[in-house]
Amino acid sequence: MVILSMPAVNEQFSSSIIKNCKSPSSFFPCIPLIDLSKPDTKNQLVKACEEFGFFKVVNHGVPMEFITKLESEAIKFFSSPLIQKEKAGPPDPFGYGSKKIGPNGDVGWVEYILLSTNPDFNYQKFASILGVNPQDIRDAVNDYVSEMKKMACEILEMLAEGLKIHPRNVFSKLLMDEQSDSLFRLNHYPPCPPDQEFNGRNLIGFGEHTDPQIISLLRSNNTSGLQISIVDGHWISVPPDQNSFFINVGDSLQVMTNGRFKSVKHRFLANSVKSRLSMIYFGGPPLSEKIGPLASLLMKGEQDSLYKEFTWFEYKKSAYKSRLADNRLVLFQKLV
Ligand SMILES: C=C1C[C@]23C[C@@]1(O)CC[C@H]2[C@@]12CC[C@H](O)[C@@](C)(C(=O)O1)[C@H]2[C@@H]3C(=O)O
Ligand SMILES: O=C(O)CCC(=O)C(=O)O
Ligand SMILES: [Fe+2]
Repeated sequence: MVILSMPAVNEQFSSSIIKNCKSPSSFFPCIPLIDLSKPDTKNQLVKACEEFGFFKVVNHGVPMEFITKLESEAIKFFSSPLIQKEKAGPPDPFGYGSKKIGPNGDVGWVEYILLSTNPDFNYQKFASILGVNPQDIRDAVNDYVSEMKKMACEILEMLAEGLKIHPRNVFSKLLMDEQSDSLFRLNHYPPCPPDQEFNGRNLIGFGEHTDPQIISLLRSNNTSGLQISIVDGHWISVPPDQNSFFINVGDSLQVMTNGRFKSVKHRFLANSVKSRLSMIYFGGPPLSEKIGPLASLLMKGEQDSLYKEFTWFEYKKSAYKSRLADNRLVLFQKLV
């Protein structure tokens, strides 16, 4: 296996956002926290998407039983023999993958299942390896994904209101569309060999990248290692919290808001002690959807637009030709 390592993260920040942050702990500076049970969080949400492109959500209302059911099905799956798991691979793009991420040579200390959330997506491929009753994991994924879609739409509608855009479903309708090209991913990071972690260097579980879609909703067990970068070269560790969700803005939402919201760079560093299981819903538009800055967010019309218009199909095609760490949006930026 190819082992990648990175210098230990030294959390020294130069950004004014981070310096001004009144965090009790300088090691975990100020990840914005949103309480979804509070009536009016739209302005906080907008601020979090502008400054970080990332926030933590509590009081989300997702039934714990859906989370634990899926978690236990996923653990069952990842605990099965490799030869059995490999029957569900390779991910082309859907299925089981191990160590290889995407089609262009990226690797990480991770195994995963990548699924489409499209209702007609064929789970047949996995059925043979999903144990005595493949229906169990399928049902668990479906229940969980419908909760994620609901939460993602709720957040996107509050964001539209916070931005004073009409109608309020301008973003959420893309996820609600029957043809929405949304994905679901289960990532399992086994503890890495201890000799790969020594000397203050960490093994890359999932290398730095931005998510191409509109919005991503992540839930993990209590294993640390997730980091975000809002200033190039500086990483903020995100303390894990199995009872909360971590939300990030994707490239498409950055474009639709003409750069007002930031598609946040993130990565996961593995450790030798504890395995991590993460579940991520990536809310994406239909393939034919035109993505471009919303007219109501442009001051002087077209000339303000930072991006060329593209369809989600075009963006995806280009993304799948890129390496994980590439800036996929530069190809779609207008020259100034
Ligand atoms: C290296 C790659 C993996 C990825 C497709 C890509 O060519 C570039 C984007 C990657 C990413 C990041 C977010 C999601 O995990 C993902 C499923 C996605 O939509 O874009 C992955 C892709 C993947 O693992 O196939
Ligand atoms: O597994 C994680 O914690 C992060 C993975 C991720 O960012 C992704 O799958 O896009
Ligand atoms: Fe990601």
